[in-house]
Amino acid sequence: MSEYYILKKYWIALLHHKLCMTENNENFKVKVSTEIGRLRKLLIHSPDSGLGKVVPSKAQDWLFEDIVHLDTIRKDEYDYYVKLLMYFLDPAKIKGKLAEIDSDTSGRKFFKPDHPGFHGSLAVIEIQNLLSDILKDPIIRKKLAASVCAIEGCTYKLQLQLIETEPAELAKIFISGSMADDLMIFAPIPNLIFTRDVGITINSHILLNKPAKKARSRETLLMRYIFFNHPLFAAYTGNILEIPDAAQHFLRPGEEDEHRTTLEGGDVMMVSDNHVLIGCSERTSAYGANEAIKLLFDNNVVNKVTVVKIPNKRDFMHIDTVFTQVKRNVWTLLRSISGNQTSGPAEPIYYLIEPDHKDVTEIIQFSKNREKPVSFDSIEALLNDISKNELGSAEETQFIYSGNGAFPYDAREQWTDSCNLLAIKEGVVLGYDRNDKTIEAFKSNGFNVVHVKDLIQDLESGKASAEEITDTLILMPSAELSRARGGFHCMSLPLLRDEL
Ligand SMILES: NC(=O)NCCC[C@H](N)C(=O)O
Repeated sequence: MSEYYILKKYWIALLHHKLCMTENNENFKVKVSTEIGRLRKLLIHSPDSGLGKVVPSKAQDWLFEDIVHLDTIRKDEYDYYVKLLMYFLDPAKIKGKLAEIDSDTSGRKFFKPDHPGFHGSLAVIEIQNLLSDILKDPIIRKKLAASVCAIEGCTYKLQLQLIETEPAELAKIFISGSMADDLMIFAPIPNLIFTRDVGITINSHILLNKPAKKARSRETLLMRYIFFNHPLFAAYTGNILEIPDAAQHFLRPGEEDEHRTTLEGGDVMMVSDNHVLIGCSERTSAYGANEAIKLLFDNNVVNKVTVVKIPNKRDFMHIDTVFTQVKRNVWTLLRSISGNQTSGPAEPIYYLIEPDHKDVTEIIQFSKNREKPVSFDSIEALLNDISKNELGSAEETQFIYSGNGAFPYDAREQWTDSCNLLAIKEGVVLGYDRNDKTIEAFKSNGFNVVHVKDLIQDLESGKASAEEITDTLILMPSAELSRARGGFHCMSLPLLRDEL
């Protein structure tokens, strides 16, 4: 066959493939305008073999606090997250099948993205499969292999070998960093489980991140290709927002972090349909926030953006590590970053030394139609304003503090993500089972507390239902997951939530 015919055959097949996928996904909707409306669709990534390759000498560079035990993090921890999400978002996949899914003979196939028995939910969507889908297109495979090899410094021969690799296998390699025979060809990207950080849905737009840490740059590249090329997002390609580097950035001498334009998803919160919070933190620079605000205003995505500047520390890498929303009038947060200087008499030292500017929380609100920004004295004041004036709460705003607001439990439990909760519906949140004092604080604020293992049994038996459950903190096993330094807010990229 002549080259012309081979090429023609290939294009027809490709077009057909694209059309089939697009037709199936015509009704796929992307819309998030709240942090707490009933969750309907999200992107996740289950711990892949790359997590089992983190070595102690690299753990810090790869942004893990420790090495993790792969089997435990999967079977005893993350799988419960997937099961719980299924009961709430895609019950037909799990209800009545739990015993089979959990049986020893099933070999966890329900949870393995590359297994024919994988759940394949279009509500609880696994990133690895989206990646494998787009890699079926030979042009994308070629481009992405070249890009990955460029950022990872691979040889040209390896690049050619990757291009020839079967798509599902290649997706695994791009994520885990290792070939099928276990040979490591580049570093893993163990932080891909924290899908929140790679992109954020803001109304019907998707804001892509610009990571501060090199360890997270391959994640960004893969997500960029997925959002721009996967047929699921075909109707939204015009709504993808990318943060450019400011021209001055290239001209500045040195490599100071504060002049970089960086933004990670954990620093972005969609609190009401017209209002986004952006954190300035260890990961999101003031320049990153500046570019994001311009994009959001210029594209008429929202009219209001509040920048919450928190201390630049590893402990508080994103704003969602220090506060998240539970109900329209309930928030959980770390008291020490509140910024509130008026809650009690300040000690003399407060007047004797200048506070270190980097340790001060500042809150600055920008409105599209207002020339000058306004500021808030404390995080509580801002959150109260959102609860009352934007979400229409008639009740008093409640703040549930990490560690019940008591030193040293506040800091200890914030470190293990007491403030990083994921609302699966208003008032029903997922958090780690290890944060005892915070759990007590939830109880004393009128919340039920239930362990995920018990809840799953009740959801399966019909004793509990996703529709009826209210005001509940669901405790998730956390011994291994918390070593990766993120909670369930970080482990979720919501694509669709009901409006409040
Ligand atoms: N939104 C979040 O706070 N994500 C947690 C990211 C944890 C990850 N090990 C990191 O350091 O980037």
